[in-house]
Amino acid sequence: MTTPAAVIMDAAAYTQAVEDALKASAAYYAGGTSALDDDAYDRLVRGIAAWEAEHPDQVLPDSPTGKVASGAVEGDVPHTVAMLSLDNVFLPEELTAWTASLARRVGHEVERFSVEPKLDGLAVAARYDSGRLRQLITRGDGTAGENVSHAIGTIEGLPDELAEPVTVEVRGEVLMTTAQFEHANEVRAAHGGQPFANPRGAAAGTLRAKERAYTVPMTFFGYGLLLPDTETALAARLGELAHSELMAQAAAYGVNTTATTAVPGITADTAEQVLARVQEIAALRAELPFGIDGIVIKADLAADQQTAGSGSRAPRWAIAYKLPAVEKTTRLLEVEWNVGRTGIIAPRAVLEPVEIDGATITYATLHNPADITRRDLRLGDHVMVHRAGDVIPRIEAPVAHLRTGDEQPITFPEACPRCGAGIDTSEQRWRCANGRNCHLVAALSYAAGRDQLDIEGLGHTRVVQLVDAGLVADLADLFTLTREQLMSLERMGATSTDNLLAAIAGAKGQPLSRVLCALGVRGTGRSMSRRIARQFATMENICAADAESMQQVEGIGIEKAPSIVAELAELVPLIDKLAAAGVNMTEPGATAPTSSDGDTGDGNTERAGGPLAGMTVVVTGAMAGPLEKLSRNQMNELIEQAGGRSSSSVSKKTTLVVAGDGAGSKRAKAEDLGIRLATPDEFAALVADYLN
Ligand SMILES: NC(=O)c1ccc[n+]([C@@H]2O[C@H](COP(=O)([O-])OP(=O)(O)OC[C@H]3O[C@@H](n4cnc5c(N)ncnc54)[C@H](O)[C@@H]3O)[C@@H](O)[C@H]2O)c1
Ligand SMILES: [Zn+2]
Repeated sequence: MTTPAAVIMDAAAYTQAVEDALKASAAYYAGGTSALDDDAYDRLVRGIAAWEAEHPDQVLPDSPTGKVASGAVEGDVPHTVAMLSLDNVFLPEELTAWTASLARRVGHEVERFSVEPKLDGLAVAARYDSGRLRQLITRGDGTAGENVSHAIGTIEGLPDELAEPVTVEVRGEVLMTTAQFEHANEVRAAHGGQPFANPRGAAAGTLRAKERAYTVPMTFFGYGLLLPDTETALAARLGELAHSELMAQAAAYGVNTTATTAVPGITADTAEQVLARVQEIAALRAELPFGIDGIVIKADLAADQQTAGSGSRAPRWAIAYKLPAVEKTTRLLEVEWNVGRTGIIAPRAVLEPVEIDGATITYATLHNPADITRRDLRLGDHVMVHRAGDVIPRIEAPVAHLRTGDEQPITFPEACPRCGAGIDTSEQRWRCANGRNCHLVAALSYAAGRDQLDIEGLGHTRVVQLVDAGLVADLADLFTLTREQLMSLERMGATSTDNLLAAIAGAKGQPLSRVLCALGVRGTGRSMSRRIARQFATMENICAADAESMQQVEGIGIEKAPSIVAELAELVPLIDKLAAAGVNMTEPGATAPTSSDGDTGDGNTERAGGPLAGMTVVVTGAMAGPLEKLSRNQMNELIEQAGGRSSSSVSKKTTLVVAGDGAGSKRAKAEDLGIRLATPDEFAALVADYLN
């Protein structure tokens, strides 16, 4: 996939784009603190190139196009041979076009290519003198680089001494592996520094930093070997060697190369073989312990390289096959805390949606609270998000240099977000004190709640006691609890035991809508449970309903219906157990759909009749008289049992508003619209048959 270009409309926009690119590039090469991610930068440069192609006479001298590394710090150590960049291709066709043009250039088909991963770090030249590492130089602008010899000794894979006392220059990439990057940010945070946004920036910043109070390791991979002094016999011999042979020689000297990785450099004889290897490396990318941003294809033989030659920016005998960006900058909006099966409480980042390699990313893993602290993440932070292959996206680090000061600390939960119990924070991964029972405790507490089975005396603490004692393993077990069992619990006297038993026995008579609600099926809250119960009248009918008949219920669409049906199917054993324990499974006042011939009808509610048939009723203000003790939920149940529809807002569709003391705007609106009003007492009289 080719990165689309930024669109530049006029000369002023062009000048601005060049300025922006240079600024980003300078920050990028200096210490990995660019305001743009690579994808955004590449888009900008492509836009600049497109505009320049249309206006060749107006190209600015400091334009980043055609240069090795515009904006990079100019060093003062000249390179023996220029350290160039690489040209890019993005598609298989572009690669075959390149091999064809290379064949024209060298006068015959190239018969041997080397294919290597394109390591995502920064290029350095390491000069060895009689086998000892003397000098380390950055790429700089390609002709001269910076002396970064202070970093000698901190780079794994770049030995202080070679296996042979040769005088050579090894070229390659310095990078941080994922583990080194995480370690570096930890050390940095411990020293009060801001985290690096990604491994590449961390390597760039670390390599150039001179007097740091701490050192953090990096890794080197060699991909070039040359001789500063071309007069020696060694020079003559190395000069004849193919790239692949030079790499074997570098490894023999003791330098780290890609040969030690899961994606070693190989040679290929044809463009097809090259492409096959490109696919292989791309497929392995997500699992590599270091970042790659493409695959480098080189003419392997020295003679072919010499004939092809080099341009001022890149060699003509090599090309980079770029892979899609796996990193983008976005914002951290929120952190959610989810409780897993075993009670592990895991944070998850909610992101401003960002597209990475064709997928829209809205969540990323955060592992554990210590991980958040260690990375110094804050709400509102710009964050570097990484996503490769099917691996769950992760936040690499905050982009600390983009902070505005408005970022907020991330608050950690003080109680289990699912069941409300305490949290065991003794390990890195936090865990609900109820552990594996968390879901059961949460499910039972919910089922016993006021709007479900309304079992008084069965609060959270008691539920935990019952679960811990192993007396209940599911909802149905509540209904077979014995007096002895309850008495055996701590702080359970005779009175509270009897009260609880009575409350449980009373709950058996709750209407179907509440029993259904107590099951906690996703998408079936209080009012939806009532609608389902009225539609089907019995639990048997509900469980027999397929997705299509489930959709007859108002508010259940094609998406929700199948998941409700599937969840209910899983609950059948529990439902049977509840029924066997004597729990009511019918909805008072509702009649089942007539037959099973497919005609589910639409008038179920009307058929049920009742004084409120066909009416939409809104309740507002304080209830009084016989209705005084009823919660809003109970009022709504009453309305529906009496054949009406309950609603919470007044509109033209409303037929009756029950307005008690303190009724405000809803009453006023009803009066405006000329809707019939009733006092709580008048309404109680209307539905007297349904009050118990
Ligand atoms: N975010 C920003 O603000 C910003 C600014 C400037 C540049 N950039 C990024 O930098 C890249 C362009 O920079 P570039 O010219 O430094 O280099 P490049 O990454 O496109 O290609 C050349 C480099 O590849 C490296 N390389 C890795 N493996 C290699 C191998 N096996 N053989 C040979 N070389 C290998 C070498 O360091 C070489 O210098 C773009 O991807 C761009 O997005 C980003
Ligand atoms: Zn819990």
